[in-house]
Amino acid sequence: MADDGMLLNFSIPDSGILNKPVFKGGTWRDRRTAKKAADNWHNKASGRPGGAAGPKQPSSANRTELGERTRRASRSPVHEEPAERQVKRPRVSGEFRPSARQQAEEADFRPQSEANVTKKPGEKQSMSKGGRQIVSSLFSYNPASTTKPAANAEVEDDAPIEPSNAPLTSDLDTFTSLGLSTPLAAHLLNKMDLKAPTAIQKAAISQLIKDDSDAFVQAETGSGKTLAYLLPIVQRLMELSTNMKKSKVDEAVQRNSGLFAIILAPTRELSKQIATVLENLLRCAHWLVAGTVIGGEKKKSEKARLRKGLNILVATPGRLVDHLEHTEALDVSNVRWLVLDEGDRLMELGFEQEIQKIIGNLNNRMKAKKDEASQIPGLPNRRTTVLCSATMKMDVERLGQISLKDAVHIRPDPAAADEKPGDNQDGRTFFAPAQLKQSYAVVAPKLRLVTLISFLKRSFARKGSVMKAIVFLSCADSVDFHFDILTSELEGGAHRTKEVKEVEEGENKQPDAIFPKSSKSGKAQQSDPTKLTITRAVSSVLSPKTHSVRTYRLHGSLQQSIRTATLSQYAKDSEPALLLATDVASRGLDVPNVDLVIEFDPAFAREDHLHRIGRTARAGRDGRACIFLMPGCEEGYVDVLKSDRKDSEAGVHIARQGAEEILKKGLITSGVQKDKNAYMDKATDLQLAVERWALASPARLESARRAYQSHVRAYATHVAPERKYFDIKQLHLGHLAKAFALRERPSGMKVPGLRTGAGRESKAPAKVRGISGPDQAKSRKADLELPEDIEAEAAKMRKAVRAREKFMRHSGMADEFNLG
Ligand SMILES: Nc1ncnc2c1ncn2[C@@H]1O[C@H](COP(=O)(O)OP(=O)(O)OP(=O)(O)O)[C@@H](O)[C@H]1O
Repeated sequence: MADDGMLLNFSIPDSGILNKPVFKGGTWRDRRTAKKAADNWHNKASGRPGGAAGPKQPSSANRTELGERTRRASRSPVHEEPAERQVKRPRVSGEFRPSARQQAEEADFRPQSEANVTKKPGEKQSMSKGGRQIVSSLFSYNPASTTKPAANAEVEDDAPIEPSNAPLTSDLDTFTSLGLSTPLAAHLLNKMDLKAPTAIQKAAISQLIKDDSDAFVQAETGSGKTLAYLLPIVQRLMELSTNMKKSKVDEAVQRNSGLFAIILAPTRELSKQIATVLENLLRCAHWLVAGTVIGGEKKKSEKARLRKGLNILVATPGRLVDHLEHTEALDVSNVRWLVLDEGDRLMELGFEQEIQKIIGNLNNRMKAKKDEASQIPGLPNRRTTVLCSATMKMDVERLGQISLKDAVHIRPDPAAADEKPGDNQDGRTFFAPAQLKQSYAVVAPKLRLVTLISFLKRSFARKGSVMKAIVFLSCADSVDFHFDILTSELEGGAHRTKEVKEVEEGENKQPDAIFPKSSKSGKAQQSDPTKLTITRAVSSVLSPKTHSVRTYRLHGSLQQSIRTATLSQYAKDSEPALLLATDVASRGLDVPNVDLVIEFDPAFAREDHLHRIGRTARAGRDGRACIFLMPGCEEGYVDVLKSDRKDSEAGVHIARQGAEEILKKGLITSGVQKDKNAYMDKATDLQLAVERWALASPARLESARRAYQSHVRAYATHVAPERKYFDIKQLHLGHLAKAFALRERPSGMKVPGLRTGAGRESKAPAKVRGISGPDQAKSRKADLELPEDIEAEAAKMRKAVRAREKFMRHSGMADEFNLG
């Protein structure tokens, strides 16, 4: 993306040389309003009497807003276009080419000295001294898109697609036909509403029930992998119990009969989710007892639980190692099933060492007890290890080497089962569910925020069309910033003052907070994200008149208890609900009825993207996913989206949406509009409201800046093969700032907690200083205070992120990129 056309808010010189604009067209009332406003502004800028601020300059915020307001006030159905207003606009392209009328309007209300500047494409922006652009309009200077919608998009969109992760429909495919006992199958049907197995369940259950071989289970998101390994274990333990009864060793298996199975998961959330499914399952075998050791509670309570006895244990690797080393009561000599769930994530988070320790410990204890006569008839002689992963990358192969011996590869499609971990290094064995409808929205950086809001407004407009949606963002700061915007009253006027007051007093304004009380003040919350206590609030911006939409936030910097409660409330919410989240919510989480996933910030790697969109379209249900891409190199990512689907070679259709279309649908709600550009006014109003909101308090402004900087730094950490699509050097930093409600240029930002980098010598952006070529890129980095060698810095950051993730995971905290 080029840098020219970056219109930002520069300070007006003390000399106040601006000429007054001439107002023509419109009704006399329009002209009077516009003239009055411009006079006021002119007086303020030049320090003349009559300007309330005297010699003080108006803030850039007020100037910009005034310019916008004045411009809109001058609009009229019959608008004359005087000759002197025919200013040629450079680099206006794509869907937002302003009409001649809009160009004239913009020219009208720019200072005269600038309005007379004619700029041709490719030409440097020449500006007369003192005459400077003051308004960054949403709809001009946006980069051109390189993609086009497919010709028969709508027809293809409605074509029914056979779900790829649904329960099987043949009468022959029942749980009993796979070897599960009648009571267990009846429990699945009557209590858990599960009528038939999915393809991966069919393959895994029939294998694991009859055989003690190790297994590598691989299937797409939402295909029921959890039950695929839990059901055979429960079935085998029920059989053990029957054996014991028959041989009159004991009544049946009881909690103190021994620990037979351990399930390891990478995060506490996932462990809890697995434990909940297991609990439901064990309601038909109440003598079997399951429990968790996942941290987040006192070790003493976990020890007490282990002492009382458990038959199945769900654990995180770090905590289990701790108990293996320090809890005598934990006897693992009878463990005959070990499951490593989300294997790729376990490796990514650096749990290799812990897993090695666990396996070594299990082997030693089993060996030590081998010679003793088993008290449990039917207990297998060897331990079965099951590794579950959606992907088959190198690190999964490594985990396989550590944990598996002569493993059987179990896949839903028996033809693909011959592939071995590592056979396909580019991860192309991992696909999105076939029924998931995917689209991409091409949105210029300046329009990102208003387009996101419009998209969500439209999605939640009719109650029931979307019940649950998830928006993925790149970092925790950005989640907090967007949460605050969506849960605030945006319009100016009466409540604006109230809002400011509340924030300044440290009160949090959300009307419907679920975790409202903490001794910490709102100010403390603002500066320390781990102190945040409010994670749910009604979104006044998104709620239509008929119903309310609740917004939730989730990221790794929140306290564990708050994360758990937030997730559980979101999952249970029976009203329309939106979750703003980082990648902490991307893996394995199973929230019912998620209809829509929006990747507002694209994932850092294709696998993460597939896990994110896999939160919808689960177990055969419908789902939609949309990714926001910026015009230019990001649009190349569409090829990656196409490869998400198994049938991609058949030319699968991925729908394209333009920002214009989204804005129209989301912002123009009442019937036919005479003015086809009415959506532009609405979008501008919305943008101004957001900017006003941010300017109303220093805390908000700081949060916007922090979000902006964290976002840009996160952008630098896309994986190497995908950096051609997400190239930080192509990022238009000035335009992007607008999507964070910032009116000021990025340079000189001081954000507490963030390192400052090189070059702060010049205050004017590169283009204005007449710098181009490599120097321009250099200068742009300096504008943002980014380091000179962004590539090296990005590599360093990626390494640090991994180390940080590992550290955070071990201490039970964040597990995603949380900058700042
Ligand atoms: N046989 C079945 N019939 C209907 N629904 C099922 C069946 N098995 C599992 N489900 C449901 O499918 C959903 C997804 O299951 P699960 O979380 O185990 O998927 P997964 O393959 O582990 O997904 P991910 O890779 O995203 O973790 C759950 O809500 C579960 O209740």
